[in-house]
Amino acid sequence: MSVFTYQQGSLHAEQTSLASLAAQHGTPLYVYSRAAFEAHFKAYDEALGEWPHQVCFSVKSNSNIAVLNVLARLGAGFDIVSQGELERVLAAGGEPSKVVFSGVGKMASEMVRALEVGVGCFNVESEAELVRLSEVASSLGKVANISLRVNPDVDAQTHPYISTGLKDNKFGIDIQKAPAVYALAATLPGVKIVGVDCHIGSQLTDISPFLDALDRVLMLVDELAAQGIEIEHLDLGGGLGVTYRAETPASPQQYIAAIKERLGERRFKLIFEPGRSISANAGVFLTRVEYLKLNEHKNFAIIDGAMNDLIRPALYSAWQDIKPVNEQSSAPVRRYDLVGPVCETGDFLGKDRDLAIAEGDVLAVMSAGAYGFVMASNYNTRGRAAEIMVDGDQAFVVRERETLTSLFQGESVLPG
Ligand SMILES: Cc1ncc(COP(=O)(O)O)c(C=O)c1O
Ligand SMILES: N[C@@H](CCCC[NH3+])C(=O)O
Repeated sequence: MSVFTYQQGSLHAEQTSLASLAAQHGTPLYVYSRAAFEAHFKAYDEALGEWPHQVCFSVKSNSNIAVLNVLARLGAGFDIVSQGELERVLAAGGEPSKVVFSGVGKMASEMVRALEVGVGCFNVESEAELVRLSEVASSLGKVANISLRVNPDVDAQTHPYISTGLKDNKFGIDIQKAPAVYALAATLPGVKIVGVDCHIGSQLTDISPFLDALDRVLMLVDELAAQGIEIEHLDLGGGLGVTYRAETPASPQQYIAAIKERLGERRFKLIFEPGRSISANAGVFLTRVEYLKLNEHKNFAIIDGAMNDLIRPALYSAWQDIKPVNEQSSAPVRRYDLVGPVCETGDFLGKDRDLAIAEGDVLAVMSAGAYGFVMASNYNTRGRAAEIMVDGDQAFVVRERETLTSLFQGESVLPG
């Protein structure tokens, strides 16, 4: 059930009116719900129940430290892909031993920091990275826990830009080659094999690709056992989809039940790295209508939010629902393209939407808690939006709006 509901015609996040947040903090504005983050995390954690597990929230989907802190308080682990994300997790009070470090291009300096703070596991994505990690760990007198991220070559049936488990994708180690790379790992002094990892893509609405990937991973685990290599955990990545429009993805409960069933008697510790399924429907993006530009063939609502704030529609032609925060309007219903002020034809947040809107109205772009603010840029020298976390009838600024002068801080002109 969504925490973003109309109450007396006014859209709320929990018990807080979005119109009042827009009035107080200005637009564009990201608004998150603590209750939604907690409920979505618990859906995984509770479905796993007594099964040994760790749910590692994928920090890339929403890295605000207030979000990470809310989840850390529930015992969440974190999936990170950079030192920057690691520092955020630490700043938010996350437990380093519950961190898995993913990513195809980890730098030696990032490995050093991760080893110093004691991250739980490195998900190694190539043989070259494995060798480097062993060297870095040995030079520090440490041993890094590792799993190899294998690429099982299954079609995740999602947008090609967010599919990662095909052998043409840059991610992971070809599952056919994995036994040899594990054999190499077993000889290296700076690493300890603890798991197998796989992540096949994002916004999966069907669970069969996950199960296909699991079958292939289990075949690998058997092969490794025959080689004398025992695995403690399986990391099945993230990727479970959400409803943006009419998609009907499996719930975390259904997904986990299917995985448990497929595992049968094999009681490996399970790690999951969900991002979108925890964060997407825990946030909205508020934007105000600046101008209406009416034409015979097409109407534009020019809004103050743009592709620099929320790039998913421009990048993937993604569809996100757009609702007026005040349901009642005397304006006529017209069909609009909702476009931002950025000088790009691709700068739109929605197309062909039937809305009763007037200048000054505030709109909520729904499902904006994942891959929203984190992908924002300063293109066209636009400051990034503020972020608010709602908790019941209270609202907290968890990131201030960027000031214009901060946008060219650190730049300088040539002398003379
Ligand atoms: C390695 C890894 N883990 C987890 C995630 C999180 O994926 P999602 O947000 O689809 O759950 C991603 C992003 O696709 C990823 O690349
Ligand atoms: N940024 C993408 C998802 C990328 C997943 C990262 N591995 C999106 O908005 O859908």
